Amino acid sequence: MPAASYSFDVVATSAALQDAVEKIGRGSSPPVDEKSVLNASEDTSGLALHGISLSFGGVAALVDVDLSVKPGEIRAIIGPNGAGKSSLINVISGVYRSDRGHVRIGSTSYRHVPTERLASLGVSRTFQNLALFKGLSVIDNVVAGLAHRVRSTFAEQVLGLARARREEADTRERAIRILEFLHLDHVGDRLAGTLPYGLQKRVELARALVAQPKILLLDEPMAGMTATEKNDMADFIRAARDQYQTTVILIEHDIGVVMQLSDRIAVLDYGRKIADGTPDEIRTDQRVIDAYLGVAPENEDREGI
Ligand SMILES: Nc1ncnc2c1ncn2[C@@H]1O[C@H](COP(=O)(O)OP(=O)(O)OP(=O)(O)O)[C@@H](O)[C@H]1O
Repeated sequence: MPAASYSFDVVATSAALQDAVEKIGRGSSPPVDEKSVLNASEDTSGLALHGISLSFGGVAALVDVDLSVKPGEIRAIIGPNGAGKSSLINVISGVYRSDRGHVRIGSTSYRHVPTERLASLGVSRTFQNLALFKGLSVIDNVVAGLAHRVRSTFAEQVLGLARARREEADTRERAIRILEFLHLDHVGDRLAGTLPYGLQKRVELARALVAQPKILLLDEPMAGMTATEKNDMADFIRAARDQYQTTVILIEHDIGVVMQLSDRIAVLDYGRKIADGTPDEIRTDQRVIDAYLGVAPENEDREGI
């Protein structure tokens, strides 16, 4: 198991990986807009959303959503298609700028979370559709998850100078340990794009986890998986939380898995949070049952989950 005291540095080892590093970005701390320090009385751990609203033209994707996430908690966000789940993750990760409200990460509150600084804020994420570099090896994909830690210059890397060599060795070792942790070590040298889908999803988890984030955002980590793969993934997510004390926020459509995996569940419907509680509370909540059964207002048809 990886030790908890890594320092994270990376050196690009191939032209393709260099390209990957450029795509992911190096977090050079651009200007942060509307950053504010919280009142001393406010909780400064975990993550919280306050009054988040977001619309696209006339479509209200999120309406006045509050959410608190405790450190080390596995927090699921569920709801029917179009309920606003991905929008919420995208607001937390700075992909979308909310119209109103703010996001608190640790002790700092943002009107718009600075995407470029996500890694340094200790936030990693995976995407609904696989976002791997399919032409890179599995291990290079995982190494790319540490791109923001690069210290050596490109010249140092090309010339193979001592600092660059140390960084490369250090980074590879961390990636190998994460691969072992997620039982992916046997495919480390394979091209990511050649792996079965379920394993590719796990590689994405490895890339997000290698930086040992404080907050891990998982957008449908089990989509398209078989029942066995889902159970495996649930076990790995739980193990990652236990091993690294990571706070996990996930969107998942498989309610059975969500009920078993989550500490608390928030339910969205038409952009509004309609319920929030433990799996047992959510299971018996009439508004949730109605939303899942497709009891839509104004005779609107909608696909259930
Ligand atoms: N970039 C966008 N441009 C326009 N409308 C958008 C955009 N992103 C989301 N929406 C709209 O916002 C609403 C919420 O979408 P969102 O993808 O957040 O829901 P979801 O709960 O994640 O759905 P699903 O389970 O189908 O992925 C939908 O009506 C959707 O069409």
